[in-house]
Amino acid sequence: MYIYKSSQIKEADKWAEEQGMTAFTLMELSGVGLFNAIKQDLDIHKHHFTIIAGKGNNGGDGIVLARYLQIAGVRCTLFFPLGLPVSAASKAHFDYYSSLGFSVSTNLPDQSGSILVDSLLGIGVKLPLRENIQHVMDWMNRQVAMKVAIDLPTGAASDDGDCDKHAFKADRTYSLHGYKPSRFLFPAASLYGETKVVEIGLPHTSNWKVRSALDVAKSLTYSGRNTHKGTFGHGLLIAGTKDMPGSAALAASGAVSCGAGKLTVQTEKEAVPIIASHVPEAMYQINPHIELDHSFDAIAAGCGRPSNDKMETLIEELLAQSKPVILDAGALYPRSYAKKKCPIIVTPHPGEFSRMTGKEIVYVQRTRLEAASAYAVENNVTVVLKGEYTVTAFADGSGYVNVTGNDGLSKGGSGDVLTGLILALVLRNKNIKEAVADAVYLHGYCADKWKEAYPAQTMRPSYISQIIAEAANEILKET
Ligand SMILES: NC(=O)C1=CN([C@@H]2O[C@H](COP(=O)(O)OP(=O)(O)OC[C@H]3O[C@@H](n4cnc5c(N)ncnc54)[C@H](O)[C@@H]3O)[C@@H](O)[C@H]2O)[C@H](O)CC1
Ligand SMILES: [K+]
Repeated sequence: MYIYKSSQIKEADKWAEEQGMTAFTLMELSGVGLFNAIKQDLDIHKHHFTIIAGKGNNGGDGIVLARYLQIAGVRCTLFFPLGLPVSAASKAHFDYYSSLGFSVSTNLPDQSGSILVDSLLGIGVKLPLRENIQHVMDWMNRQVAMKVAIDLPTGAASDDGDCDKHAFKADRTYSLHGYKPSRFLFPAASLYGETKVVEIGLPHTSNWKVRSALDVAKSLTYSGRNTHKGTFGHGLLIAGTKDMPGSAALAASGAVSCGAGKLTVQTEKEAVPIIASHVPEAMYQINPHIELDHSFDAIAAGCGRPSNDKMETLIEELLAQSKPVILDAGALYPRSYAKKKCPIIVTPHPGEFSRMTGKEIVYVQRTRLEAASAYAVENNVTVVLKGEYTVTAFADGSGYVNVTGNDGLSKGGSGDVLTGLILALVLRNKNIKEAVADAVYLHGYCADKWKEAYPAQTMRPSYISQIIAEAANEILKET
């Protein structure tokens, strides 16, 4: 499923219009798409729909939906509390609706029918909401009804996580043509409820997508014949100290459980027996340097490591060699990647990303897609910005939003395991973009498997590696 900013939707509409697909027709397709999606999800004849429409095109979608409901014999009333439509396409649909003898009102009813549809504002919203809309939203939020938003909940921004405090709190949202970025950005994301995308017949042009099980299955099925441990790559993990051996153990377990052919852990001497007791598959290296002619196929660095001069020296050596490098935790610091010779993947949480970019955490969180993408393009790296709806942004401007995972992952050590998973999949898959996005998906999916059976807070990062096998099976079954 694709993700579109408001400017991209406007461009798509403009392009369609130039090809002869009028705004009136697109509105018709939106309305009929909404009707079919709602009919599939709900027993519409058991309900009474109250549709609250605005003066723009989002309101127009509500008018078309109302017409299809009326024609199907479903109880439906249409209200324009802000006044009658002003946009040309909406006006034309309003006239057609009225010509069929269906009535409308400009006053709000005493109470809503069992389904309340928010068709007030869509991607044309400018925050904050005007006072007259705030009153309407307060009335809508007070109603006892199933609350359905068209395109996006009124009062949520489209492209960032901003929202008005009177915004509509939807139980479900039907987004047209694609998700809007705010679906994945807080606080706006919490207004959407369950969200479905309604296709309206426009071709897809966005290079931002939600990663799906279908995409990930490809990575999981690759095996081959006549293979040996070298086939699936030799990874180097630079992680852990004598005080923090656990991070290295978690990352190393993640890597070997996810298919790394061979793994060497570069760590402090005292940490070796502790890590080895958890990961007997790994080999160890104490010398804290990387030779230019090393034999590793990919390198991950930083888990359980402080960011200090020793780390910076190592990173300089890493940037001079040519194999893919994954930088996490102690390896994440503001630096230029301009002179690098290798593919780089950085995996910051919002605090680390704020440290790397000098941007406030609040800003980073509200603009995660944009902020990660800008950094990825500027520095020619892949960014995995962790958190709910992890964002993976690539140097070519494309990216993925991840929808697996839950609060069970909000624990020290989860990120270390993710680094191990990314290392393993980068070793196995020549396509680094796929490898990184799949590791993020799988990591979250394991947590979701745990939460299906047990309370999320009982999840431990170390369990992820144990769940991978079952999670991989489930993903393959889903596709
Ligand atoms: N390709 C598609 O996905 C299509 C989607 N459609 C729908 O069209 C809307 C966008 O329509 P637009 O007319 O551009 O904007 P809105 O309906 O969101 O509203 C604009 C309207 O609202 C006023 N306004 C904005 N902010 C505020 C505010 N804070 N307070 C008060 N009033 C405000 C603004 O001045 C305008 O008058 C999209 O979301 C879909 O639902 C098309 O139907 C088909 C193609
Ligand atoms: K809306």
